[in-house]
Amino acid sequence: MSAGPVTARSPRGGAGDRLVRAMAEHGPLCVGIDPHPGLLRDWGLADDADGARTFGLRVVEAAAGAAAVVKPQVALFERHGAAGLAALEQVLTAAADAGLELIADAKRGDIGSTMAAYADAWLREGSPLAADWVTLSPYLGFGSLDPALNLAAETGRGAFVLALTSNPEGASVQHVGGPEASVARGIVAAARELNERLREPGPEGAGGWELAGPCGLVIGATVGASLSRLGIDLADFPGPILAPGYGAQGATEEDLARVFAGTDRRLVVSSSRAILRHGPEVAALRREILGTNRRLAAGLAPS
Ligand SMILES: O=c1ccn([C@@H]2O[C@H](COP(=O)(O)O)[C@@H](O)[C@H]2O)c(=O)[nH]1
Repeated sequence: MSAGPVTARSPRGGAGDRLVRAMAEHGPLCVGIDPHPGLLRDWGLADDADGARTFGLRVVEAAAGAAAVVKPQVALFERHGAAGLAALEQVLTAAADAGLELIADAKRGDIGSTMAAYADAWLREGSPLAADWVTLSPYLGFGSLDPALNLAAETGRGAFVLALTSNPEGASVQHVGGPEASVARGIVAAARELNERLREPGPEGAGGWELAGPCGLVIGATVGASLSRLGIDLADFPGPILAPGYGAQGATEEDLARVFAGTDRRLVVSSSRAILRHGPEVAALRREILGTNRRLAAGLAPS
């Protein structure tokens, strides 16, 4: 397991570059795989691990070739215990086989030694739960994430670090410090510094990136004017930005265009329930995914 400051390099190339290229081909939508109890019921599925597996596999089938990215919400598989995690493994494998970029929304964060074990689970080559990206919580200190960020860089994977989340309660922690020195601003600065450090290939020519670094940010599409109030400029952030909050949480294409102006091809727009309520038919889900990608492309096009 990797430890210490992030220096590792992967011969596999950069996760950020792969993600940006996949979105250039298919659009910015990241389809959430959130098997909520109510959705399972609406889809005629049991609220158990089998139901979550069938649900996840249908979303993968609908997204294959229609979207660049899927994001399984780990908690909604975890709630079914060991069988739920086995279901998640099958969904992850199916998504990888379908050529989809995969973000495991696990929001892990702990002291460094435990963080190394989380990294091993979500980012190690050959791990049953390995994804292309994992979401991480930096609220034990950005440096506590080093084992995961190191393993990501070593294996050509990436991490999205929570900076300004889409829920209203997030501000009570993330805005602390005010316009000059907010917690969120510190996280954005640390992620920026890491991506800059990893920009050039290592001494043996491995690693490096061109379009986006491997350390992304989670910034809610619902944050309104918070970015400018906190002096955070994402236009030149050198990594991908995962934006939840579009759709079911109320953010619109206009909000996305306003909040994320200048982020261009690095913006990953996450939507779960607003897409998933169109199930259970794969064809209907696919139509909604394609339609959402079209609306996003039109709404985010530079004017
Ligand atoms: O700040 C955050 C971080 C993560 N999420 C997750 O994204 C989806 C959103 O689901 P919707 O149905 O599109 O609202 C969900 O898995 C959250 O856990 C977030 O919403 N906000």
